Amino acid sequence: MEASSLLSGGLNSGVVLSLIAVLWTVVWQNLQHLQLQQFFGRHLSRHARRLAAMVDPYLSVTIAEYEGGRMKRSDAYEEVKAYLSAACSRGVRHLRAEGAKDADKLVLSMVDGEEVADEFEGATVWWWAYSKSPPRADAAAAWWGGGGAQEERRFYRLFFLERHRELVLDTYLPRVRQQGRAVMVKNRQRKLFTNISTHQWSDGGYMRSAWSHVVFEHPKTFDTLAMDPAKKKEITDDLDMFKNGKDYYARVGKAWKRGYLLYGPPGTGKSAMIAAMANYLDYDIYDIELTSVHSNTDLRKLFIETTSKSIIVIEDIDCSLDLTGARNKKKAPAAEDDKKGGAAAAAAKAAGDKNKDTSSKVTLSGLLNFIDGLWSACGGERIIVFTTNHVRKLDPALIRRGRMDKHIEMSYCGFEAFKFLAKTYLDVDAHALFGAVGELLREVEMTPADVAENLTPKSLEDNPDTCLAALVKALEEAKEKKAASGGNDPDQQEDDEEEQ
Ligand SMILES: Nc1ncnc2c1ncn2[C@@H]1O[C@H](COP(=O)(O)OP(=O)(O)OP(=O)(O)O)[C@@H](O)[C@H]1O
Ligand SMILES: [Mg+2]
Repeated sequence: MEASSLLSGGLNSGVVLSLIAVLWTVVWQNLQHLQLQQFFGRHLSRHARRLAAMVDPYLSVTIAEYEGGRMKRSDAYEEVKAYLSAACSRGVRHLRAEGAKDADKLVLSMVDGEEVADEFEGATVWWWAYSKSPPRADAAAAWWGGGGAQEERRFYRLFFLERHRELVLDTYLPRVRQQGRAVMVKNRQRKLFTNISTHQWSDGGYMRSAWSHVVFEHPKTFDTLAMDPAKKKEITDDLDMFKNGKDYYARVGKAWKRGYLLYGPPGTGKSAMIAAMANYLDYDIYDIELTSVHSNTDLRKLFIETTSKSIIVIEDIDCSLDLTGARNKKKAPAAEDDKKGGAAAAAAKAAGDKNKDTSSKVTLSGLLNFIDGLWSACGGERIIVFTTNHVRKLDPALIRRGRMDKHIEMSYCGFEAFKFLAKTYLDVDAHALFGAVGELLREVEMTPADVAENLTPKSLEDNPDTCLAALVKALEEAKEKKAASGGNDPDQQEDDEEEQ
């Protein structure tokens, strides 16, 4: 009697709910243990979690792929994605796979709608991946504007019980980020990025990323780059100082970035040097094609989307930008362009107005701002490299120290560089023809690219003797050509005239 009255009246609703909670925890843990939750599928588990929330409310934290008005991809999102890659392979049914550093492996992540549980110091938390489509108006605009498919916005949402609030927010989440970063370093494939034409970005808050990329696999290293050993050492020392200079830059109050200007005739190894730098530092490369950047604002967006530990490259800067005009003179049309936005650009493109498309976009002042304005400090640990064949054409403002801190001249092949190439291409340290080559290299200018080409065996019968003989022949021909043109290098003469 007493017992029944206890049951009927004494048990209040709180106790009943607690009992349900305990029962639920036992059932859930067993389901997990038996991996049956996979069988029941994600819907059941989500409903079950909602049921549990009635007795012990759960909280959630959402981590979006893009933060800051979609200007920059969120580091936290990438770190969570990397952290979850290990958990995914255990408990998730539908996975997305990407290539990893190790050619045989894959980096896994959940497809949208999947959920995975994680344990931390006795607490269970759940990660849910989901995405949202861009609003219909934007999608339609992109469709009519020919902008192609819009990217969805992706999110991870973490659910946890209220009683684990402190544990999750103060300890678990920082741990997730830390471990995620470690996984990212392990799986990291270096990438070569190129900017997507600004015509393909859409307006509004749902833009595509401004960059597309491929895996960077250039074999050039400083070990295979022919140049004066002292000069090479100077450059590698400079790069070392930069890479390890975080404290130094903070102490002197400078943004952690360094500008290099590589100049010299075509074929002297400027692009090869950039590849060697990236391989030496283990950095990504962002190769900016300035002619497809519509305005200074777009240039800034591109810059903000670059990640730390990267080399930002603008090749042939003198061809990409009209640097001969005064800074202010160029400012007005660009500002106008900014206002007109994508529609004007699309119209210009449709009209096939090539001049407009290539010259009147980014201004020198925009570029200077990009290199050392306030925005240049975001992200840190970046190297900016400009290359040019005509250093004298560049505006001094662009290449002053602080913007382009180190100027490196890539010159014609000297005897030291030749010996290096002979060793690399033919595996010879000394040869009877070395003397003749040395003499000729003093008289005629030949780029390392041409020397390397002559030293490359062209058939199975070719050997060091034939390759060196071919080089001597090519050098003699160049010497005769030079003599015929009155001692002047015809190409150089053309350049000088053009510059004048
Ligand atoms: N110093 C060098 N050592 C080894 N190889 C070189 C060197 N310079 C050039 N080469 C080789 O010559 C070819 C052309 O070089 P690269 O593309 O780097 O020249 P560049 O200076 O960038 O020319 P451009 O001004 O036309 O862009 C590459 O295959 C490169 O490997
Ligand atoms: Mg080049």
